[in-house]
Amino acid sequence: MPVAPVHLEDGAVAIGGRPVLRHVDLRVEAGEFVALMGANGSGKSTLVRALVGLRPLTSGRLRLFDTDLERFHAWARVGYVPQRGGAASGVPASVWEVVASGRLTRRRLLRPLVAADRAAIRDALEVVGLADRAGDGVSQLSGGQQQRVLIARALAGEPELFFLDEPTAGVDLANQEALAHALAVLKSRGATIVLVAHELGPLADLVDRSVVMRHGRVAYDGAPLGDHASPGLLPDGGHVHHVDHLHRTRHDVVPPVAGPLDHRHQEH
Ligand SMILES: Nc1ncnc2c1ncn2[C@@H]1O[C@H](COP(=O)(O)OP(=O)(O)OP(=O)(O)O)[C@@H](O)[C@H]1O
Repeated sequence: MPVAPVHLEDGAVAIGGRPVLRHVDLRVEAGEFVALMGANGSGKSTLVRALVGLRPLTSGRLRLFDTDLERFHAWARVGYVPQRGGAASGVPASVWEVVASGRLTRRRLLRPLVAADRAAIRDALEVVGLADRAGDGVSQLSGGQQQRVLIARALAGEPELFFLDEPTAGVDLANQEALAHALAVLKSRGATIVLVAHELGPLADLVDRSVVMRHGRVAYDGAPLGDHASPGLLPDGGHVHHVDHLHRTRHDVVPPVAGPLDHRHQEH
């Protein structure tokens, strides 16, 4: 079987003694675009933090690129854009500087930028459509544009595996479309993408597979789910767990189409 960029088996996380994730199995294949969905507090961000090694597992086994987390050091292969918390605001850096900082994982300490670094930074800015804003201060940009800067920073490291936590939250449609374009470019380059989203909007077309979290467990793992499909439907071919627990709330989703997923996995 080809190497899976992400393979979590029976993962559990407890925070302050309270179980937040339980019995989570998630295998993401190379080149897949997975949408991680679910209501507020269902555990999406905690799962992503666990997958990038920022939140320790209380039990279970996590492998990245076939290497157990404790022995995994190839972090340059992994990009992570955390949930936006206004981190960019008030930072007196220029757009170019922020994006260049994302190149650090690829450079040896204190070595000057070489042409390849500069090309990667320029490329990342172009992919997110901000090449013309390189010299501007980050704080001069709108929230959605700042989000794109953070994505460009991760892109500059040329990650093979990319985690984005709610990049579309509170972002206007034009910025969502720019983001969809950036991720389409990344996907066409063969990257594996795990994206947390309440609503997919323009990103929906990119999604190969949806995983829905509920109360710290995987409630659904299968064919892509749309934002606005009618309730009560679930694809026949998806790997469905605890379907009867899927309550439809504002953030929950149902699929527009039914269809088996297995053929998709075999393509990889
Ligand atoms: N640092 C923390 N300290 C205490 N509890 C936490 C912490 N981080 C997460 N939790 C709890 O873990 C549960 C899952 O939170 P998490 O942020 O992973 O959910 P989420 O699905 O990403 O939600 P949201 O969509 O609101 O970001 C919640 O009950 C949350 O209160």
